[in-house]
Parts: sequence; structure tokens; C-alpha cells
Amino acid sequence: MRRKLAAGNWKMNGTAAALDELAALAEATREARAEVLICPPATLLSRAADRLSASHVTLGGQDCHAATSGAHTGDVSAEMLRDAGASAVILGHSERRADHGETDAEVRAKAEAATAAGLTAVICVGETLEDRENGKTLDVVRSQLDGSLPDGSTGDTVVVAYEPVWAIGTGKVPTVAQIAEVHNDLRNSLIQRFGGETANAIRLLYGGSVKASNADDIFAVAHVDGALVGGASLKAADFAPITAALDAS
Ligand SMILES: O=C[C@H](O)COP(=O)(O)O
Repeated sequence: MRRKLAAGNWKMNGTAAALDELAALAEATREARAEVLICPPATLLSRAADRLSASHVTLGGQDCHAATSGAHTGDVSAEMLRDAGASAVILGHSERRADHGETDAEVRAKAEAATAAGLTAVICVGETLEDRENGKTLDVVRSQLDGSLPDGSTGDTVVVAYEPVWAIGTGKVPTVAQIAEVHNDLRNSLIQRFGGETANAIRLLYGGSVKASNADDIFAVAHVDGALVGGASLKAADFAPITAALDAS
């Protein structure tokens, strides 16, 4: 049985004042059965970990380097994230793929580093609008999945987040049929590569303009085990109802 996961990606948002929102989220979701994961900027991780030490909310990074340490100015290793209190790390987000030219091979190497450091890698895949309009959605997503997940991935080491690029921060959401098609295909691809038992333990998240108002419909889709939420994860008042919708699904 896959435990549902409500994950929040704060992206490049949040200074010390945002820690109060985390505390409010922990309070508002204290009865949640789903895992509640927040990925704040790296600068807030250790303070967030201190603030949440007695709570069920887990923490993650938004990226890591593939190396453990070394001459990589400005980068953060998986081990450092773990040391700061993270249990997970988002990898291959489309904003990293677009802004930093990250390839599937780099994402995979980072995921291997995350696993070695004991972090769960939340690996993002998703098509652009152009891909979708050209009928290439499944090809693109399959190829990213194949290239980005390490061999030997398990339900403990990876989570896959399907995030159509055109739905991120735009208020546009795919139809439930479109989400169902991709999630079903992701599950089948995982089964082909890792076998049924392992594949069925890997959680699949949907991400892209998830809000309390559309969460029920999205969470009713087969093989949607939760969400990776951007904008609506910044405020406890927005994110707690999404977590509640996930629990109710
Ligand atoms: O990682 C989260 C996604 O990019 C979704 O962002 P959004 O909920 O603001 O559309």
C-alpha cells in the first residue's frame, strides 16, 4: 500500500518569517494520514528542521549536486541536505531542466547521490505545451522517466512527479483523462522496468496548478498518490485543505 504524499515546493520563496507558516501547517495537518513534505529553500532547511523537530512534517531540498563534496561553488550535496534535516530532495524539476540545462543523465546521477545519502528523490517529468500539441506527451515522459531513474530504484528511494510544464504556475490543469493517461503509462513503464512489486510501491504525484478547488478531482484519478504543489504550498491555509482532500480520496 502506497502512503499518500502531499509535497510542497516553495521554490525560491521564503525567508525566516516563513517558518511561522511551517509551524501553522504542522498544526493544521497534525491529524493527516498522508505524508506532508515541505521543500523550502536550502537556506531555511536547518531552521525549519529545528522548528519542526516534534512534528510529523518532513523536509526536503529542491536540488542537489551529484558529488558528495568538492569544488562546486554554490552547489549543495545530498549529504549536506540530509545533515540539514532533509529526508527527500526534488530532482529534475522542469525549472531546473530549463534554467540550468539539466539532462536526464544528470538527474539520474543526482538521484543516485540522493539514494547514497539516504534521501528519497522526488524525480520530476513532464511535457511542454509544444510536446503535447505534437502528440509527443507519452514519448517525452517515458524518455525522461527512463533516463532519470536510477537502476535499482524502489518505493523508498524514489517518488515520480508528473508535472506538465504548461500547467506549472499557470492555473491551467490537464483534464482528469489526460492525467489518468500519463499516470497509467508511468505505472506501466515502471512495471516493465522494475517489476510489479517494486513498481507498485513507487508513488506517483501530479503537479501543476494544484489547489484546494481542484484537488478532489485530481486525487480521484487512478495512480495519483498525491501532489507536488508550488504556489499553493506557501500558505498553510492553502496547503492544509489539499492535504485534507488527499486524506479523503
Ligand atoms: O513543484 C511544483 C510545481 O512546479 C507546481 O507549481 P504550481 O503548483 O505553482 O503550479
